[in-house]
Amino acid sequence: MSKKPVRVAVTGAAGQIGYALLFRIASGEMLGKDQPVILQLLEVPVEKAQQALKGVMMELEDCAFPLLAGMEAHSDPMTAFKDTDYALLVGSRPRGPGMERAELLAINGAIFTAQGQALNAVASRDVKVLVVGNPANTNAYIAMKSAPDLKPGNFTAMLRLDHNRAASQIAAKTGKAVADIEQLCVWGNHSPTMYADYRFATINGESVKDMINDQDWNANVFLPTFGKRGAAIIEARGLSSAASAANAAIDHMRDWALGTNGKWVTMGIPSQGWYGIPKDVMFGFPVTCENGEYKVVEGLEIDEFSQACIAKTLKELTDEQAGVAHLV
Ligand SMILES: NC(=O)c1ccc[n+]([C@@H]2O[C@H](COP(=O)([O-])OP(=O)(O)OC[C@H]3O[C@@H](n4cnc5c(N)ncnc54)[C@H](O)[C@@H]3O)[C@@H](O)[C@H]2O)c1
Ligand SMILES: O=C(O)C[C@H](O)C(=O)O
Repeated sequence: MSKKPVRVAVTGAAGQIGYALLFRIASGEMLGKDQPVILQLLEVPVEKAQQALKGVMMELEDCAFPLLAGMEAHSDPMTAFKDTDYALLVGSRPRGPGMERAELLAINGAIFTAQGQALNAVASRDVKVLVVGNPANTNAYIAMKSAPDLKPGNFTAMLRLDHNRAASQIAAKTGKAVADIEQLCVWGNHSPTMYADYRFATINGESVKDMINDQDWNANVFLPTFGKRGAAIIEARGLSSAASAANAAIDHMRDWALGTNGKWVTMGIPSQGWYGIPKDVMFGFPVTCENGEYKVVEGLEIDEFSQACIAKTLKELTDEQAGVAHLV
């Protein structure tokens, strides 16, 4: 018997990430090749954006995806999020060359108050929310705080692009296959302060740290290059990453919904005090997923270098959080 369709809301649906995301959701890459979906698409109530959204929907129609059980265009989050099971909050301004993501807070922060409130009012009580719009961690924090009737743990921020970027760099450095890397994680904020930690990582059972054995490369080449990858893409493309961001959003939601089979992935989630991170700070942690739930990998040893990196990214997040106190 075929499965009942689930409702997937996507904001910023006519934007560049939206264009790289929707076709993959509709083809079953996010929730499985046996899971029909109804897309509930939100764009700003502006003629040009709504027209563009209409065009994207025409293209979705032209794909004749067997799993696409329905599709709706919205200009109000109160209708877009009605009964939604999954919400991918992408819609917001991207940064341009020379900007830091935190600078977007003043422009984008308020979007997430309204959308958190709308999710609180009309979404499924089990809705799984992924915030992609930058600065993603603090926007997710705002949305979570604006939705007191929903489970805080169901609000997450995207660090998966960073996780994937770190994996690719390590694969290049070691000359091994990216698919063979296990137990990698990224701590903290989706910003240049985040800390990609390969101390526990293995490739075919061998320690990545031992394979690389070069703390100077870690501190002075790997981490800075990794931290500034988003800016490097903006510099090269003139636009912020889109296909790789959409790919990471698919990875994040797929793993959360369908499980990771014991593999570690990174998710930005509200802390429950793990590793000394204060409650509710939306922080990148290593997790595994099973039965639609994520579980933090606990008990990892945090050495002095890692502690300093984690403290730095935490400080940035708590500062951002303090800066949006008026929005939550
Ligand atoms: N977390 C990450 O790893 C990551 C990676 C890449 C991009 N991003 C962020 O994702 C966001 C979107 O990027 P993009 O390249 O798709 O931008 P874009 O400008 O191409 O598209 C954004 C779309 O959002 C719409 N929008 C704006 N406000 C909205 C609202 N309140 N409700 C609904 N829709 C709204 C706009 O009309 C536009 O169509 C940016 O903030 C960008 O910085 C995050
Ligand atoms: O860097 C940006 O502004 C876009 C995105 O967050 C990225 O990391 O590519």
